Amino acid sequence: MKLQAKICGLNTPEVVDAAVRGGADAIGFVFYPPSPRSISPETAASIGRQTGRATRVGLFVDPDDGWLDAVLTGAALDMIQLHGSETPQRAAAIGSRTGLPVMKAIRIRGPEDFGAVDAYDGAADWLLFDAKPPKGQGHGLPGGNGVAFDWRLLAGRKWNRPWMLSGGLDAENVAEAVRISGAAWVDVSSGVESAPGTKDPARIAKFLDAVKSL
Ligand SMILES: O=C(O)c1ccccc1N[C@@H]1O[C@H](COP(=O)(O)O)[C@@H](O)[C@H]1O
Repeated sequence: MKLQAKICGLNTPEVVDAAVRGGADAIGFVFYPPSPRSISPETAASIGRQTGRATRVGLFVDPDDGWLDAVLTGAALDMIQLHGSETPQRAAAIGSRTGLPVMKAIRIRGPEDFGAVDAYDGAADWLLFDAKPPKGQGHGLPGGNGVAFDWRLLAGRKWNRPWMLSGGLDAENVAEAVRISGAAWVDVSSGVESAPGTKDPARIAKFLDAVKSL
């Protein structure tokens, strides 16, 4: 199967258009107010009408039911991404409540961080491997920090659920990241920005060209 790409943190009609034109397979909307990429359900409803065949993914960090309901009442989503400290039980409960597939992000720094994965490989529908930023790096967010981990840690590992690779990807390193990790899906945010929260249509196009050439 061809490599698939999710572009996360889209927040204006122009950058959604760039992602759709470039052939993005999934588009992420951030519903986490501390993030510079966070948008309201109203904005997501509006720009979510331009996404074509791309899967619309809503990114949440330890959401309560009230916030999930508020977002889903306002905006149409196809998948939920959980990027906080949600337990396997909470991830499964969110899947039942929303009726949507759930992707659980697991933050990796070393081999010991894979110990938690099996518990989610069933409670969630998808897994997402992101970097746990080394201390002193990153913006204090639980993701979207533009920090990579050692992709060799993923090589040869198998799970029941499909999975995505994220963390510090960009047009220059995505081929190497996929070659080493064996990822079939990649997810990017910072690597297609000119500043945190400001997506760059040219960088989106370049990233998607790199992905689609593999
Ligand atoms: O993008 C954000 O602002 C964000 C906030 C909170 C949790 C996760 C977030 N983004 C996700 O982080 C990874 C890695 O992003 P990057 O390419 O290293 O910037 C990615 O899965 C985003 O969906």
